[in-house]
Amino acid sequence: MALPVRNSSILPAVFAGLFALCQLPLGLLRRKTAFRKKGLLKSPTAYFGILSIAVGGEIFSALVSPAYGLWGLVLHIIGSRLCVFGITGGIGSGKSTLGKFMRDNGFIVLDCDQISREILVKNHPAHRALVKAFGRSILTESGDIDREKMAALAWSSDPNRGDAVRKKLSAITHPFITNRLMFKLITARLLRFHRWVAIEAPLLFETGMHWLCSPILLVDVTEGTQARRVMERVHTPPERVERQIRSQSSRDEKLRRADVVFDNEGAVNLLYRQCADYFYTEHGLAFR
Ligand SMILES: CC(C)(COP(=O)(O)OP(=O)(O)OC[C@H]1O[C@@H](n2cnc3c(N)ncnc32)[C@H](O)[C@@H]1O)[C@@H](O)C(=O)NCCC(=O)NCCS
Ligand SMILES: Nc1ncnc2c1ncn2[C@@H]1O[C@H](COP(=O)(O)OP(=O)(O)OP(=O)(O)O)[C@@H](O)[C@H]1O
Repeated sequence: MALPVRNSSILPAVFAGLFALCQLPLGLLRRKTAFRKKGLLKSPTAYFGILSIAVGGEIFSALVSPAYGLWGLVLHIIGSRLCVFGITGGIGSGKSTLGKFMRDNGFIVLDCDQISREILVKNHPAHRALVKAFGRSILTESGDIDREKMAALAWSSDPNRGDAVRKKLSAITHPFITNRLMFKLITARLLRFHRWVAIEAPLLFETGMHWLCSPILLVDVTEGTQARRVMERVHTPPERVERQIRSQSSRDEKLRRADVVFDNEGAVNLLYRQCADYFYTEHGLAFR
C-alpha cells in the first residue's frame, strides 16, 4: 500500500502567504515603535527588530512569489497607516476641548463618545440590543435611548448593580463602536489619505483601542478638577461623578501608559500652548 507523500513544495508557499498576512500587524507595530516614548515598544531595538522581521519576511515572500511580495508590501503600508494619534483622559479632563483645537488645526478627530451616540439611534442593532438587555424602561416616549436613565443605571448607588450594568452596556456597545471607528479610520487614512488623524476615547486603554494609537496624548487633571468641571458642565450629583471617575482606569495608570502628557489644570490657552508646542517640535506642524 502506498504511503501518502507530503508535497514539500506547498510549504514555502504557505509560509510566504503567512508572512505576507503578518505584514499588516508588523506595519502597525513598526509605526507604533517609531513614536512610542514609553514601554516595551519605545526602544530603537524594538523598532529595528520589527523592521528586520518585516524586511526578512518580505524578501522571503517575494522570492517564493512576487504576488505574495506585493501583497505583503500593500498590507504593511495599510497596517502602518492604521496607526494614528490617540487622545485620552478621564471624564471631564478636557479631551473634547483638545480634540476641537486639533480639529480647528486640520486634524480629523474620531470621537468615540460621538460614535457611541451615533450607534444608539433608533433601529440601529445596538439600540435593539440595549432594549432587549435592559427593557423598554430605558426609552423616552419617542423611542430613543434615554441617556440620563441609562447613566443613572450605569452609575447606580448600588455598586454591584452599576458594575453589572456597565459590563453589559460595554459588551453590547463596544463592538459596534469599534466597527464604526474602524470604518471612519479606514476612510480617513486609506481612502482620503489624510495625514493628521486622531482617535479621542475616554476608555482608550480599557477597550484596547490604544493598539491603534501612537503617540498617546493624555489630557491630565487631578480628580478634584475632573469632578468640579463635570459638575459645572451639567448638573450631576457629586456621588455619581465620584463613581464615574472610579469606573475608569486610574490617573496613575493613564500617566504610566501615555506617551505625552498635557497638563490641563490651568487655563484652556495653556492646554492649547502645550499642544501647539508639542506638534511643532515633534512633528514640524505649526498650529494657528
Ligand atoms: C451611559 C451613556 C448612555 C450615558 O450617556 P451621556 O450622554 O450621559 O454621557 P456621554 O456618552 O457623553 O459620556 C460621558 C463620559 O462618561 C464616561 N463613560 C461613558 N461610558 C462609560 C463606561 N462604559 N465606563 C466608564 N466611563 C464611561 C466617559 O468619560 C464619557 O466621556 C453613554 O455614556 C454610553 O452609551 N456609554 C457606553 C458607551 C461607551 O463606553 N462610551 C465610551 C466610548 S469609548
Ligand atoms: N483648562 C480648562 N479650564 C476651565 N475649564 C475647562 C478647561 N478645559 C476644559 N474645561 C471645561 O471642562 C469641561 C470638560 O471638558 P471636556 O468636555 O473637553 O472634557 P472631556 O474629557 O471631553 O469630558 P467627557 O469625558 O465627559 O466627554 C467642559 O465644560 C470644558 O469647557
